[in-house]
Amino acid sequence: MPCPHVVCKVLREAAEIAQLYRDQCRFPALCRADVGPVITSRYGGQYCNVYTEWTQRDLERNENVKFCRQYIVFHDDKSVVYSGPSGNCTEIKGELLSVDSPSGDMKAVLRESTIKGEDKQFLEIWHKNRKLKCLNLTTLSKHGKVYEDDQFGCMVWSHSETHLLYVAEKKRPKTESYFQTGLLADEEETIKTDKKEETGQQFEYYEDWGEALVNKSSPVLCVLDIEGSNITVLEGIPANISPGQAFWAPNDTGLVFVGWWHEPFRLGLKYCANRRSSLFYVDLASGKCEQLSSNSSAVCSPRLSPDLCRIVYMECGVFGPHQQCNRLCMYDWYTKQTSVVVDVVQRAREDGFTGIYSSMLSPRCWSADSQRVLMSFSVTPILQDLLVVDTSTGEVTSLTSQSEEGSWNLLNIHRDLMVVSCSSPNCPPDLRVGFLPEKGSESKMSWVTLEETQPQADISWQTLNFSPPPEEDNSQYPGLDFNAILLKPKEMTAGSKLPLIVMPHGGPHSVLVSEWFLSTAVLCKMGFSVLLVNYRGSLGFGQDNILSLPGNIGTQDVKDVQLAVDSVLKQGDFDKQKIAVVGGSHGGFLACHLIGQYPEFYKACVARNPVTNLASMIGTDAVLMHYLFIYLFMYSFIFNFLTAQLVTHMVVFVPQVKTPVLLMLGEDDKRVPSKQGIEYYRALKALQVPVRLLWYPGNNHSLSKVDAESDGFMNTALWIIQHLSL
Ligand SMILES: CC(=O)N[C@@H](C)C(=O)N[C@@H](C)C(=O)O
Repeated sequence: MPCPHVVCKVLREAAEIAQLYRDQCRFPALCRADVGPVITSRYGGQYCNVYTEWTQRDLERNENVKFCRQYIVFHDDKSVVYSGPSGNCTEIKGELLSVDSPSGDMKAVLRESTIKGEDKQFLEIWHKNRKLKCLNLTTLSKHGKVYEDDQFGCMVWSHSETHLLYVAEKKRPKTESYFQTGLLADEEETIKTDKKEETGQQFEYYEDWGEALVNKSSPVLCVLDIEGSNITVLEGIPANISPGQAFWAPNDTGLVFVGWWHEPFRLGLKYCANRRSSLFYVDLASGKCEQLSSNSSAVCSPRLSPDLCRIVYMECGVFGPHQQCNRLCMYDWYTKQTSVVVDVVQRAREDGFTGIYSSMLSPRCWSADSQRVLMSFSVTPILQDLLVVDTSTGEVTSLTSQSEEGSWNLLNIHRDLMVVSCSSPNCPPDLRVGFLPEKGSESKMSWVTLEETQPQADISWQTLNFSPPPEEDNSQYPGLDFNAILLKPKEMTAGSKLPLIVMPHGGPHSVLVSEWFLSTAVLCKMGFSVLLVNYRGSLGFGQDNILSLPGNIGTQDVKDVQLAVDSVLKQGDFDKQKIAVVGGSHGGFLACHLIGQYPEFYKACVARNPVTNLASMIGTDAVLMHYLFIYLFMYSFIFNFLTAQLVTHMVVFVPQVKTPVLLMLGEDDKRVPSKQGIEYYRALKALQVPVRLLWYPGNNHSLSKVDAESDGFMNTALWIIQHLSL
C-alpha cells in the first residue's frame, strides 16, 4: 500500500506549459565572440570592440535565429576600465561564415541565397564601409559547396591579408549514361578529362562523413587570391585523407590542417573524437605534404601561438571509446619537436585534476606572451571550469574556482582579454570579459559582466556523489565513483511529495555539467524534480572511469542510474509512485533497459532515437567501430559475437516491459537507424504495452529543429503527466 501523501502540484494544462516553454525560449545562447583590434582614442584611452553572436529559438518563425551584438571595452591592458553595448542586436541572415582580417580592416563573408529556386553560395570581401568583391562560387564552379560545419569548416585570412583559405567539397565530374553520350560536349572541362571515367558513373555512391555531415565526402582546401579574385584548389594532399580545421603556417609559406583517414571507410565523425587523424603541413611552393603528428591517434583543434612558433592541439587514442581523456600536445614549428603538455589522467590527481575533456578549443586560446593556453572543460564532472595551462611546466590552474558554481565557457581570448559565458541549471548564460592575470595571480581574476542574467528563484539544484556498493564495483577498474545533478522546484507544499524525472545522458561517453538546459528548467518550473545521472563511463572522472564501461553496457550503467535514483528517493521528498525516465540515444537505450530491468518502478518512459538493438548497429556508417568496441569488448571480434550473454544486452528487455513508452524518431538519423525504434514500437504493441511513436521528418539524431524540439518537449511533458496520473 503506498503511504498517503499529497503530490506536489504540477502544471498540467498544455496551453500553460506551452507558455512557460515559450517564455524560457527567450534566453539566447552565445555561439561566438571576437575581440577587435586596439584603438587609441585622441585622449590616449585604449578600447576595443567585442563582437558576439547569439542564437535563440523563434517558435513563431520555427527557426533558430542568429543575431549579433557589439560591446565597447575600454581597458589599460590589465583591467577593464569601462564597458557597455554599442548599439542593439541585429539579426544575421544568410551568412554561413564570416571573419575579420587580422588588422580588422577587411571582412570576408560566405553567404547563401536562393535565386530562382536554386541555392547559390557567394564569397564577399568587405573593406571598411563597402563591399569590395562578391564572387558567385556556384557559377565559378571551382569546387562544390563550402563547408560551414565545426568539424572541417574554416575561413582564415593569410597573415598578409592577401589571401583567404576555406574548405569546400571537391568538384565532382559531370557524368553521362552509356546510352546518352555526347550530352556533355559543351562542357569544356569535361572534354579535357578522360571521358571514359565519367561514362556510367551517374549512380556512383559517394561515402559521406555521416551524422550531421551528410553530403560531405571529399573536402578540399581552397585559397582565394583577393587581388586577382583567383581561386586555387590545393593539390598535393594525399587522396586518402579529408582535410579540415586548416590555418596559415608562419609567414604564409603553407597550410596546416587536420586530415582524417578514409580507411577502413568514412566512419562518422560527429560525437566520435576517436577517428584516426593527424596534423599535416602542405607547402604552397613545392606542393609537398608532410605529416606533423603521430600516425596512430586522433587529433583536433590545432591553434598557432601569437608568436607563430608553436601549435597546440588535442590528441586521443583511436578505436577505443568514442570520447576519451585528451592529451594536450605542442608542436614546435622551428625545432619540429612535439611535446606532451598535459597527459591523459587515469584517475583524479591529488589536486583534483581529472584530465582534459574538451571536444574543441576556442578559436584563440593562447595568452599574449605565447606561454599559457586557456580552455574550458569539466574539471570535476559537474562543473565546467576555465583552466589555464602553463605550456612550459604543464601546470594547470583554475581561473574560476573562486567564482560562483556553474559552467564556464571560453568563447575567445585575444591580447589576454577573455570573453566568457557562465550558466548554471537555474541561471541562463551571461556574457563577461576579463583580463588574464599574470602567472601566479590566477586567483585575482576579476570579471566584468556585459550581459547579466538573473538566477531563476524557483529552481534549486545540487550535485550528488555516489560510490557503488562492493557487489557493483568494477573488478578491472575498482573504486570508481560517479555523480548526478538534482534539480528541484524551490517551493514545495509542506508534507507533499515531488514527482521525479530521471535523465541519463547519451554517448555513453559524455557528461552532463551544471549548465542551463531549457527542458530541465521548464520541467522544474512545472513542478517536477529532475535527476541527471553521470554513470560510470562518463567523461570528466579520468580515463579509467571511461574504460570501465565498454563490455559492461546495459549492466554497469543501468545499475548506476538505478542506484542514483534509489539513493535520491531516500531523501524522502519524492513520490515513489511517480517516477519517469527520459533519455536520448544511449540515454534512450538506458531508459528502455531500466523499464525492462525494473518493470514496476517507472510509470512513464520517453526515448528519443534510442539504441534498442545492438545487433543492428553493426554496419551503420558511423557506429561500427564505436559500438563494436563498446559492446563487444569482452567478446571475440565479429565471428562469435552473437553469444547468448551478449544477446541479452543487445536487444533491450522487451518482454518484461509494462511502462508506457513514448518514442521519438528522426527520419534522417544516421547514427541510430530509426528502424530500431520502429521494431521496438512494434514489439511493445504486440505485447499490448501503451506506446506512441512520434516521427520527425527532416531531423537527424539530435531532433533539434525548432518544431521537433518543441513538439518533443510538449509531448514528453504531457505523456509523463498522463501516465504518472498527475
Ligand atoms: C557516439 C554516439 O553517437 N552514440 C549515440 C548512440 C549517442 O548516445 N549519442 C549521444 C551523444 C546523444 O546524446 O545523441
